[in-house]
Amino acid sequence: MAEPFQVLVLNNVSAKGLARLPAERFVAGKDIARPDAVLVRSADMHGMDIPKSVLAIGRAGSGTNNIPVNAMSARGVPVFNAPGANANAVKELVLAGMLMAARNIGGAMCFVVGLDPADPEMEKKVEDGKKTYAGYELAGHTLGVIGLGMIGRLVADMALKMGMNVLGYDPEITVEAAWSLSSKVKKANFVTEVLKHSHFVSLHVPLVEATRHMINAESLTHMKHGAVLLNFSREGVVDEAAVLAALEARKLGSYVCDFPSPKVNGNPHVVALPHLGASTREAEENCATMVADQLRDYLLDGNVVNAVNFPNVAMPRESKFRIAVANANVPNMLGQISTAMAGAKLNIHNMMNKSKGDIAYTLVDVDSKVPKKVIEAIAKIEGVLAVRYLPVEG
Ligand SMILES: NC(=O)c1ccc[n+]([C@@H]2O[C@H](COP(=O)([O-])OP(=O)(O)OC[C@H]3O[C@@H](n4cnc5c(N)ncnc54)[C@H](O)[C@@H]3O)[C@@H](O)[C@H]2O)c1
Ligand SMILES: O=C(O)CC[C@@H](O)C(=O)O
Repeated sequence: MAEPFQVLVLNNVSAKGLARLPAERFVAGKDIARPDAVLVRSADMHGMDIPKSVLAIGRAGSGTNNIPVNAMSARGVPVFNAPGANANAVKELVLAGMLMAARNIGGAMCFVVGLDPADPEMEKKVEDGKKTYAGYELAGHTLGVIGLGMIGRLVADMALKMGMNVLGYDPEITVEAAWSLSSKVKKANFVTEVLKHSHFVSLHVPLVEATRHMINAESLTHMKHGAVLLNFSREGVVDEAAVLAALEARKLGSYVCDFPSPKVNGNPHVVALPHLGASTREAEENCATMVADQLRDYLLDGNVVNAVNFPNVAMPRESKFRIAVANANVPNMLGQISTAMAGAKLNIHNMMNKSKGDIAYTLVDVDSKVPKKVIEAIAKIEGVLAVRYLPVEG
């Protein structure tokens, strides 16, 4: 039996997910010296010295901005995530955030906590004090959703069900997302169009260079007076200094976010939660299960599903002898790889090759045992980033 794969777990990952890695083939834990794979939630891996032994990274969640994806691509290492697995959890917290802002729930709760239970005037103080916290209803108001991916589209749908009008913006919307979106969601062509017409604006984009500070001093000028900005995406998607200035000027009514920071904490118009969006039992189990399944299938069989930097390539085993190759997406790679196999008289039984951006990935099932020298020859081809031989034992 081959040595078990070593999986370094950087955050608390649901035990239900870890159980998807069978003990006879995997060892998973926090103290792994020479990991074959890393399982991570929000730990920042940018400063980490990721050992050369790492074959794959699994993000038990959606955003991968905490992982050096480009550096991993250059090493032929797929970075898996769990699309949609925590979307419902975030959607529900966005609803709570909108209600907290519209009904002044945070301030009202603090007011009640501050009352003296022994005070005979308490009931009167409650009735006198409550007018300070009177709010408004969501129904009839407009929610602008920026980013209509797994979370954004659930948020849009939920808002329609709450009787709100919804305006959506996503220049890169997938065909699948567009099909799943209600025709009642109005399409905006620019971010500013969303900002101008919405009482609530909810951000659901990944943090990439194009979205960094997409809400800034200029864009905030387009927002409706007293509007509510919700950020359950990432801190860097908004320019916090500009948001604070807009709150100070009372242009912006409230900022509801999942990212406390020295700048926003303590501001009376900010509701900051401790990155709680995906922290439900269900979402944690869904994310961990999905990504552990993907890691297992990659490590054992080379199959790739839901990697942010690799194409989906999954092939049922039709032979005991499989080769997996990740290479630069340039001409004549497949020709060179198959020549190396033909040189050892290997007969290709089944094969699948796909590309995504700069990376191509190939699975080849051959009819007989693969000599070590073939794998070494493939590894030496210029442009090959990683090659693995995956025989089924026994
Ligand atoms: N607070 C939390 O705990 C939590 C949980 C899950 C996800 N998130 C964050 O939310 C983000 C979105 O998650 P998701 O699962 O919906 O991801 P997703 O990939 O399904 O959706 C992202 C959407 O944003 C769109 N987009 C990209 N650039 C855009 C731009 N410039 N303008 C408008 N739209 C743009 C994409 O086309 C895509 O449809 C994640 O990347 C992560 O940062 C936070
Ligand atoms: O793991 C978490 O709790 C947060 C996950 C979230 O930020 C995500 O991008 O999926």
